[in-house]
Amino acid sequence: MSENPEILKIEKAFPLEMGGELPELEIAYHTWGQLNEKKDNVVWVFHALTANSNLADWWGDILCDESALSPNKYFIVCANILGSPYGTSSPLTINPKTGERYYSDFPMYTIRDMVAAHKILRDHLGIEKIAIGLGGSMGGFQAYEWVAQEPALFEKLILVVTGPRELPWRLAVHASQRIAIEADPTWRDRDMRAGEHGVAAARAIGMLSYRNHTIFNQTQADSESKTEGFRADSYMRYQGKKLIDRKFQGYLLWLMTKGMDTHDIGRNRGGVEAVLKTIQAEVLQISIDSDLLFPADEQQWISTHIPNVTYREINSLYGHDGFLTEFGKINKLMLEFLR
Ligand SMILES: CC(=O)SCCNC(=O)CCNC(=O)[C@H](O)C(C)(C)COP(=O)(O)OP(=O)(O)OC[C@H]1O[C@@H](n2cnc3c(N)ncnc32)[C@H](O)[C@@H]1OP(=O)(O)O
Ligand SMILES: N[C@@H](CCO)C(=O)O
Repeated sequence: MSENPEILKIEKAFPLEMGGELPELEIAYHTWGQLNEKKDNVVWVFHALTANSNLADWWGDILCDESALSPNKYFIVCANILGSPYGTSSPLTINPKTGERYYSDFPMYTIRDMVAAHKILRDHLGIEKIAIGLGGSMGGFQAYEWVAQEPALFEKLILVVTGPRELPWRLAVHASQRIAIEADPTWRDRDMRAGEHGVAAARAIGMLSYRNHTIFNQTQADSESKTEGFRADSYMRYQGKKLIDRKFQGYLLWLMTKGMDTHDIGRNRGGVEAVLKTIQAEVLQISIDSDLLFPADEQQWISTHIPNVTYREINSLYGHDGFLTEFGKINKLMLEFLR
């Protein structure tokens, strides 16, 4: 990370939806811009699976003057998610009860627990209303969950290739990733590199759902006929190495996929459709034509259940990862939406 996050430390027990508890909670976060007097210029950005609270690392253009959400105008908040290795409490955090890292003692958490942590940060920052919530992929899960709990909190929501609940295809991707991690006998070991072979395989499985045929033809084609040493092979292996180097330890990634599986804003609330209808925010919903993980037909179905929604589709060769690589196109839609 290029710039250290602020750390909010809550020295009391943080109860978790599935019955566990953390004796204390740390929340890593970044802010940009100034909260105005009326406190009506808050933008809350929710990051996805492997990003962090520093937008400059993964959506840097959002901080530019040309951005629809420039910090010249808005007070931007981004918090690292619970369970991630980038500063918020996770399996890599020191357990105050033992003086050692939690590792596989870290309890099961859900998207609802991530939102509970966001609410603590919201209160700490003195925020009452959020002008714009923005999230792609798992970032959008947090936005959907928060608006399900507080339908009037956001004035506007920008939801990019995401959804109100997990569906069988994504559950299958996560299950496959866990099968890969569990096949590494070290995955629950108490050290930083536990399960690294499993993590490498799990990242490769993930990449198959984040990208597609077209982008691999474009970026990973070999310039000559070969029998081994294919570019696509070394690319997939390198992606696994990168994730391991970013401290995505075996148990940590395994648990993160479990947390994502629980995402369902309709659970114990009368179902997804009923909850979507309660959203009071004006919503911009963006889909990507080549996304295999959150396909456009699912995105269209969701939009038919949100009362005040603008549905837009962008074109990208990148598939699901287009939400990270196509900021220019997303920014254009955001500018139109906010005009
Ligand atoms: C501190 C942080 O890292 S914060 C996290 C920031 N990232 C995120 O939030 C999301 C995770 N990142 C991603 O999903 C991707 O990086 C994206 C979508 C943002 C960008 O995708 P891409 O432009 O395809 O870049 P991607 O990282 O997948 O691959 C490029 C890397 O693969 C390498 N590479 C490309 N082809 C090959 C190949 N055939 N063999 C081996 N390596 C290859 C490149 O040299 C480059 O290496 P580098 O990252 O060390 O510079
Ligand atoms: N490339 C994304 C995929 C999940 O949205 C990530 O690594 O976070």
